[in-house]
Amino acid sequence: MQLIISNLNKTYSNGVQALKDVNLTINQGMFGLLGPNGAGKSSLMRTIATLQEPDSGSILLGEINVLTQKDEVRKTLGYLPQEFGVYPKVDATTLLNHLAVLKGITNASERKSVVEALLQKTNLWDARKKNLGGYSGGMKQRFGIAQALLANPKLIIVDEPTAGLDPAERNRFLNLLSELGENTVVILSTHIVEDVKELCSDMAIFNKGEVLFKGSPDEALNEIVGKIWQKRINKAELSDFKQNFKVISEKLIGGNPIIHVLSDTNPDGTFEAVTGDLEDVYFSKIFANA
Ligand SMILES: Nc1ncnc2c1ncn2[C@@H]1O[C@H](COP(=O)(O)OP(=O)(O)OP(=O)(O)O)[C@@H](O)[C@H]1O
Repeated sequence: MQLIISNLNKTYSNGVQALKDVNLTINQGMFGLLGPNGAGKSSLMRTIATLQEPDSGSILLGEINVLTQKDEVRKTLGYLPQEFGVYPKVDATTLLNHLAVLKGITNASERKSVVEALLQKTNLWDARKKNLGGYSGGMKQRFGIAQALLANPKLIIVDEPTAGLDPAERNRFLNLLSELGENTVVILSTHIVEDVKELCSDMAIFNKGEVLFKGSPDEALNEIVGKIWQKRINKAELSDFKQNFKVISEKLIGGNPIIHVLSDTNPDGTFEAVTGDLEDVYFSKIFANA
């Protein structure tokens, strides 16, 4: 099953054009949608999840027309929204059981075994009787995945799931995502390049409502071979360098900036060639689209 998005457009009533002629074909497996805040990722995710309408365009999930067969999509969709609210005074088993009823798992013994299996899978078994209000950020996100997996979805959407998680919880969460079936379309929206690098076989870079790149992380890296140049400079020099060169990133190391410049040749002869990583691709694309 593939998800095919064609010529999708959306302008909000305040005039913000959040989606500009978006075309994407998303195969089974983990797909990373990478973009800065405000790029339009959530607008796209919510549209695919049947929660809002585009102005024009089409979305097909296999045979299903996502924009007109919303009930069909909802039956097969697992969605973890950016702001996942839980009822704080309810324990995990109770809420998951309740959500399972809403998902249409009406047989009580089947429901019990589905709920128990998901609590095990997401490593929440020991905390299953605890109220969700007492869960850490990572536990809440894992609960979010448990509810998204109810009823065996064929399409799973997770919108910026690792924001705010500490490194250990983030790893745990990413490991969980990586175990999701290969027979499922999983879309991971994030502004964290590492999330995509670690998990996704396919990706798109998104900015200002537009797709700037689509392909595999390796293809993305190929685009910048020989084009990333590094130099350690003084803070005072930064604005000059920014004026004269395409400074795509700056990192402070020991108080002084190390800059990366995008250029076909050594910018002023004093830079060092470096092997770019996915973050350089990301910043190059965003820089060119600024
Ligand atoms: N309901 C709305 N009404 C008006 N403008 C909106 C609405 N929702 C989003 N926008 C605007 O559309 C643009 C895209 O927002 P969106 O939330 O889709 O981006 P995003 O990539 O998910 O960013 P973030 O990571 O900040 O959520 C932004 O400029 C945002 O302010």
